[in-house]
Amino acid sequence: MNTVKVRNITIGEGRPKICVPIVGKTREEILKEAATFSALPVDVAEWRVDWYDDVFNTEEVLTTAKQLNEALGEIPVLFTFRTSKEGGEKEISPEQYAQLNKAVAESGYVDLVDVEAFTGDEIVTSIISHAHANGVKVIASNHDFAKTPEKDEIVRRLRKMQTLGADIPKIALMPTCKKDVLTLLEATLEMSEQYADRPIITMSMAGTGVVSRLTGETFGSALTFGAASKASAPGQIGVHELKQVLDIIHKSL
Ligand SMILES: O=C1C[C@@](O)(C(=O)O)C[C@@H](O)[C@@H]1O
Repeated sequence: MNTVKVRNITIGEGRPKICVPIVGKTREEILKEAATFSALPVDVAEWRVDWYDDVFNTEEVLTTAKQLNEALGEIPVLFTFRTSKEGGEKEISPEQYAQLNKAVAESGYVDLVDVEAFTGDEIVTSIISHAHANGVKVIASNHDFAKTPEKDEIVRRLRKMQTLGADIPKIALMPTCKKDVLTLLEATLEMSEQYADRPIITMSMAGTGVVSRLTGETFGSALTFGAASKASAPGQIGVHELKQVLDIIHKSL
């Protein structure tokens, strides 16, 4: 199993890494939030740029990315534009989406970018190769905020992301019943043991799915999202409690 190293953080070995989203609307809010991270158990910071008021002004995005990078010191930054069709705040054309991700990857201010895997293969592979050429790792992602597909379909999507060349395939699904959480966990185990040659990230959302955000080390998910001041998706718990549970499970294994 290959691991993915960003700065001092190795994703895919030991305790699942904790990623904390930043959902500020202004540069000031974003930097204020980032300033709190050094006192928290944060392995990776996710800048959810779809929340940012100036997201369609690339120059402003790059200036904020630079300042965010400085404010976070050694904490790696994951840059994510979550589109409204996958549960994010704003719509964006595929061309603009590619242009933004490429500009940010080139800037050197971020360590990882999130690319929605079903944006179209050509655009996805072009963003991935551009990121790689600039030393930036890629998380391919897929979200369904309404339901959980069958296990085989979940595995198929994760394998597709691997084929597209993403460093880390990720999927977040909403359970409509308790069984859906088991389906997500089964798919995670099958993917991580049988098909993945790299770390993967999975989660079942909302209260019913919380258990899946805690058990990554057991079933094969390498990173989990926790909240500092404001969650970016249903089911994220506070980082302190999250770390405690992850440490308990880590010690037992
Ligand atoms: O893809 C994900 C996962 C997520 O949706 C979650 O459920 O924790 C939160 C998002 O901020 C992130 O980009």
